[in-house]
Amino acid sequence: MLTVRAPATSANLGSGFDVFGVALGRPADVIRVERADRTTIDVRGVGSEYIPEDPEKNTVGAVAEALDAPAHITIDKGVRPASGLGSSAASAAAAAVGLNELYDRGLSREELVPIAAEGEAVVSGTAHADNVAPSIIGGFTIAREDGVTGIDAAIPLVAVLPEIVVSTRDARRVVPETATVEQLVETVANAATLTAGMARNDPRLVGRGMGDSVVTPARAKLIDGYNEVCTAAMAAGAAGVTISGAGPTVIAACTDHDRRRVANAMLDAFEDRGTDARAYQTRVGRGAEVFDS
Ligand SMILES: Nc1ncnc2c1ncn2[C@@H]1O[C@H](COP(=O)(O)OP(=O)(O)O)[C@@H](O)[C@H]1O
Ligand SMILES: N[C@@H](CCOP(=O)(O)O)C(=O)O
Repeated sequence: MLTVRAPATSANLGSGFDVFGVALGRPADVIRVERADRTTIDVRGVGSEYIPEDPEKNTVGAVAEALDAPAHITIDKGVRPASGLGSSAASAAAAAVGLNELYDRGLSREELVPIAAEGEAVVSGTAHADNVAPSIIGGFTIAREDGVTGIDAAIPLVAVLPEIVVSTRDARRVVPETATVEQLVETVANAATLTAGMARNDPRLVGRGMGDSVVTPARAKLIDGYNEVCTAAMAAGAAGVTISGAGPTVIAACTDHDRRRVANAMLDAFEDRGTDARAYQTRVGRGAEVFDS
């Protein structure tokens, strides 16, 4: 039997829709995998009542199928589902890493990314890899159809999860189908700035590169109080702020010095709208870790 911890992730980071992602220091899912003749799944922990145990509907079932690695899989959810923190991806990433080892499949972490992305297709309709890549590899990742590039970084972050549910599938339906050339130019400038910021471990550059005038404004309408929370975060010293994944989590990049103040300002802004929320004061962190059990 093996135990695997796979972290929550924040995808997109504004300018990198369906491409950029970061592993977060916390929260995380922990799964246990044990060889079996057929795959069975037990789910417990945060939001487990909303997560199917049917292998055809759970992301880990799709991963077990793709690796031809039937197992009894116990999922202890630390990442709330429909959070914008890569909840479904954390389980899929943990399963890919754990089952690869349990069955000695010998695949590299990079090779496991498209396999874990099959799990994402089960829940959101597309096999987007921007959450599973950082959850497996760690750090900041750039996920392309032809592979993943990773950069080690340790940027301080605040992720604030309000008591609102946004399903990734629904939030993908509001993504605009077209963009202007001006928006394209701005997106390239922001994405390049953010990537340089990750390479230099510079929160100010990362924050500047989080701007996005295409996907984020369309999705902001699904998060009551989004604009007020962003304004509060910036006033408290954040370098940049955007929607985490498909939402409703709002994520800010900042310095270590400003992190607590930014978190409190964002929580207060949600509270002013009558919305309970919790803040994770964290940073870009490690990928999935395996423990013998
Ligand atoms: N192992 C899993 N962990 C979390 N959610 C899962 C899992 N397997 C299937 N789901 C389903 O995926 C949906 C949540 O995924 P998604 O909307 O992408 O949220 P998130 O942004 O947190 O990843 C829920 O409908 C949930 O039932
Ligand atoms: N690129 C995807 C990321 C979804 O992330 P999640 O954490 O909300 O599952 C998208 O923006 O649709």
